[in-house]
Amino acid sequence: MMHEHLTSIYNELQTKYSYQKEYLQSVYEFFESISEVIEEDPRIIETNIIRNIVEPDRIITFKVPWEDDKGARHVNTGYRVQFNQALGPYKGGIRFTPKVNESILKFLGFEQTFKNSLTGIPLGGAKGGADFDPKHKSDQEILRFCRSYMMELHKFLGPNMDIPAGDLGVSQKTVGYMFGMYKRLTQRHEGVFTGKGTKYGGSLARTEATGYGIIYMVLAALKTYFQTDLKDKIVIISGSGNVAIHTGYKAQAMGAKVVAMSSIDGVIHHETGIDVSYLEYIKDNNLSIKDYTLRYPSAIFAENPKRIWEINCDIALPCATENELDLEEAKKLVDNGIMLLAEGANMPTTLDATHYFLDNNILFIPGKACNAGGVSVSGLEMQQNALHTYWDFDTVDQKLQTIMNRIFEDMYETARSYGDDKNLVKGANILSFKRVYQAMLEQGL
Ligand SMILES: NC(=O)C1=CN([C@@H]2O[C@H](COP(=O)(O)OP(=O)(O)OC[C@H]3O[C@@H](n4cnc5c(N)ncnc54)[C@H](OP(=O)(O)O)[C@@H]3O)[C@@H](O)[C@H]2O)C=CC1
Ligand SMILES: O=C(O)CCC(=O)C(=O)O
Repeated sequence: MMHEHLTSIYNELQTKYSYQKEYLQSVYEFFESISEVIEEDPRIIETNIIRNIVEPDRIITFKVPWEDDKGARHVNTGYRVQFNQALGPYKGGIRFTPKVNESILKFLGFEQTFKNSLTGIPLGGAKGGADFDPKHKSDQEILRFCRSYMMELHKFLGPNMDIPAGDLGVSQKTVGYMFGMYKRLTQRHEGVFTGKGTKYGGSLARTEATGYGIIYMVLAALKTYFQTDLKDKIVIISGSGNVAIHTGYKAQAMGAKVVAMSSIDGVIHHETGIDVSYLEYIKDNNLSIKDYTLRYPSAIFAENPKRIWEINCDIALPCATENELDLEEAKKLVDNGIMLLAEGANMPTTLDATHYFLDNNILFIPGKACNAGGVSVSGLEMQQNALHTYWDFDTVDQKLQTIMNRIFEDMYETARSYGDDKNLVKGANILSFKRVYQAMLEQGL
């Protein structure tokens, strides 16, 4: 049962932001976990700190005019949601997709605040983006868009203020365009973006970090709960972007058989094992995932990406986008005997699907812990930039493994200490909530 203090705050948010579906969903999921903490500390109600925590510090909105290759003028909406600064400077990715709106960026900024606190690196939480679709745009169009976006956003960034990175639709190349414009506008080369190219300040292993981190955490969970590893496990991974591709590579390196991956265009089911490098080639060359079957005729293509959840597997890794896996699909996965689901994307599982997994005793690793490897290596990139140095790939990878194992241990111990050692959603939410609210109270925020 949700604590009445939380219910009352949630009702207020629901009235005020009734149209912000994703934001309300992320707050509700969080509130479901933290009722017990409220009874432990009278300051929580006295200071009304939770009402404070669910509201972003500020939302910056601006227009982004740009010109396409034919000279036609367009205007998109740009955003940066600076959510919470209690633990460090604002930190979080930038997303370019037509679906971007305030609700999506508020949910992502909220998640990011708690995710970043789990890393143990002093980072606040933020998220930004624009309702711009980089697909089928030329390089020059993307460059012009990034310049216009930065024209406004640069005023609000700084290595000790707000440090963006990439996210959906924003690759290392796009980060480079934004960072380049930041330098032209400010005359400063400083660690103000992460996920930069490695020739001009980017960290080795940042590209791989989110995917590798997911697998490090899955390995820690398999060891703790099932005394096993990934060898010969059947794995499905939704998406075929940055996160999915590197999750796929690492899963295979650890002995798993990845039998399906997807994109907006559909699903590839390849029973003998997906050729991840070929999928990466398809992505890099803007081809359709369907083309995979031209090289591998024994693979099956299905047009609806949701068909991936019908495929038999031991482990499911949703690594594409929010709410991509709903209750009906959760039922199929459970009926097919899944043992573990780990969220690679941010909130890929709907609330009722998450409940279904937990109620059916399926080990469920929440995204804010599982995909924290990306922002962790972003934190390591900031450290390298501040020291004006580079670390080699293995050094960064080793630090990433240490961070992911520590996040898992802390989350597991928290869940255990609250009497529910299999509920990692509760473990992650309680642990991260405590870190953020206590820091806010100590600073009088
Ligand atoms: N990049 C990072 O470091 C981090 C990313 N994340 C999260 O991980 C997720 C993926 O991000 P990232 O890999 O960087 O993004 P990318 O843009 O690199 O890739 C996204 C992939 O998801 C696919 N996709 C999008 N919507 C759907 C859908 N409805 N069904 C199936 N596939 C879909 C895209 O297909 P198509 O190619 O057809 O568009 C693409 O293959 C996001 O939720 C992001 O917020 C979380 C932590 C860090
Ligand atoms: O590396 C970062 O700053 C943020 C990565 C990100 O957007 C995320 O964790 O969802």
